[in-house]
Amino acid sequence: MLSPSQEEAVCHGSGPCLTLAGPGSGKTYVLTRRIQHLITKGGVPPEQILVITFTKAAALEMKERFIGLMGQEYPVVFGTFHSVFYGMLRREPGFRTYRLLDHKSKQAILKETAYVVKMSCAEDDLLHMEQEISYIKNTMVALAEYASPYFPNEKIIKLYEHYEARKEVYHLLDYDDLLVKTRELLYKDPSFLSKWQKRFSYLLLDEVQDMNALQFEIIRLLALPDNNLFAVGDDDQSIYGFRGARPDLMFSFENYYPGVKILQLRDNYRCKARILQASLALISHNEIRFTKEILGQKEEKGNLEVVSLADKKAETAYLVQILKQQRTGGKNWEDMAVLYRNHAQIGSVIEALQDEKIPFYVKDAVPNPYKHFVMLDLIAYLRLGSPLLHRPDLFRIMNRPDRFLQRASVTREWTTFEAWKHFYQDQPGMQRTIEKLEGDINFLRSLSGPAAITFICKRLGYEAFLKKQARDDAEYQKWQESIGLLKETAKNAKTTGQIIEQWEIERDAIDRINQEKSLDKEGKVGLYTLHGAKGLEFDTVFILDCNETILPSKKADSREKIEEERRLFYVGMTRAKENLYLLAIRQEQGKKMHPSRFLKEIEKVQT
Ligand SMILES: Nc1ncnc2c1ncn2[C@@H]1O[C@H](COP(=O)(O)OP(=O)(O)OP(=O)(O)O)[C@@H](O)[C@H]1O
Repeated sequence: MLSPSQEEAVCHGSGPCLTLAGPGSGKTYVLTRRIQHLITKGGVPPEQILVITFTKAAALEMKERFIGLMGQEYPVVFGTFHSVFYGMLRREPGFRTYRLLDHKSKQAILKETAYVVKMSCAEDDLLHMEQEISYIKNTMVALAEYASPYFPNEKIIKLYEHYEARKEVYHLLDYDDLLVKTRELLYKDPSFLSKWQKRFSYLLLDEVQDMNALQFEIIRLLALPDNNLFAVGDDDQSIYGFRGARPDLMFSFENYYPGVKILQLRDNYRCKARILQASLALISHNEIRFTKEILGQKEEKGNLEVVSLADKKAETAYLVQILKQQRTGGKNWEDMAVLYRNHAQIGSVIEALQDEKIPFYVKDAVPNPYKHFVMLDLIAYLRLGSPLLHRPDLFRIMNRPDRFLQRASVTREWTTFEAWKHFYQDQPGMQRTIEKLEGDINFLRSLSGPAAITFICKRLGYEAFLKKQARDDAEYQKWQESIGLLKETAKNAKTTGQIIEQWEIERDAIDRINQEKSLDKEGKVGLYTLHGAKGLEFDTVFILDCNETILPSKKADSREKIEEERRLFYVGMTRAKENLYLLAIRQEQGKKMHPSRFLKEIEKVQT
């Protein structure tokens, strides 16, 4: 049954309304019932109702809950900003010839552009370029005022301009362009504006705390002239600051809409008492927030455990033990979830779950560490042990470290050292370079396991090459982890061929997990990043590695960023209904690990 404040939100008439509410207070619940109310009591034609969520999964979930409530489908539009605006643009003749870039093609264009403006295209650089271009678009910051955290400003601006021009030539749009172009068109074309204003007479917006400036501007235009805008959000759950989310926009609603109705939902229906108290104790340490009263509706205490474990191995063993205990105690696998800060943390968990035959579901694709460029370079060296040399392997390693060899010198797909030397018949210096490599590769062939990898790194100068390429020590250390992982994988290999076999097994295992990721999550333990767990709830939740440098992340180097990390932790904690396990480790790869400051902040509630 709706609480009185939920009832007020659901039955709000026309005009703008902002509902502020804590976790588990029924925001999603209210949204679906408001749609029902608009159709059945307000007489609003369903096709005129637009519901915007932040992820495809949330849109689907909301639609399913709504159909469940109504017992049949209605033509209400549920979608993300991107999908809704893409639908609007596609109907415009000027945009029919444009194609939407998928991630791979976008990276290819970025690489081409980076080459033109003479910027490095290492994997991490490309990632930062993508993030920065997206940030510029979504925040609408003027290029001249943009300060890049990773690149010289003039470089990133040049890259941005070339990238945009190149896309225009090929008639391509990236995801952010869907918003940029929609905004442009709404301003430029009055008939486009009025067509969509009439089409969507009621706008409902979920998770408004994660909206950025560009999204808000488009929504304000679309909502005119009646401003039937109903938004729900929680500033404490704002976790997309790095993408330009502006939780403060929620609180400027009154400036844009004087007299807007502002409602609060105070009751938490999800978490048992100790879990809720600890979550509230945690979030009270944030200074940039609106204080709000949150009242638990569940009287049972629930179970909150903070567990310190020796290392990752002990953490994984503990996790498996509790999962099994809970299952024996009557929980279904899908009632439990394992949350983590980043994918690198779950390799050992995945292995253990596979070994123990515990079914699991991974929401996001796991980056495959066995396809990291360092790993691929090392494997390419190892493959040269065969009599015939394969061109892609040679291309990978010929100038890592720099040997001043030209790509054109490898004239065939499969070649030999002899044929390669022949290309340089008039250049004895280059012939000697190839001879030296040949000698080294022959010696490499006689080595086994980790020794072969050490040989490539030390004797062939690959490590020195990495050191020169790395932007800083942290990046070099990260690349070193890849070398460490391959050595670990190779530890029982007797020949270079066996190292390659072992590497293929590990690489394919992660690829398989990624292929399965879209499958049904019924009957499976959920593995989610903390970002990916937003909006979900489970009986039992584990948060892995509650340690300094992970949670909060080592990248959080300002008070604002620490506050965002704390909000992320808060989102994670408040996913739990009955049992919450916060696991911390004491050491990793011989390095001492300190418990997260967030654990200290909830200490009083635990005891
Ligand atoms: N009035 C109510 N009475 C009983 N249960 C309720 C009520 N309102 C919501 N709930 C239940 O509380 C839980 C949380 O609701 P919901 O998922 O809608 O919260 P939310 O505010 O969207 O949460 P979050 O922001 O943390 O994702 C759900 O299981 C929902 O069914």
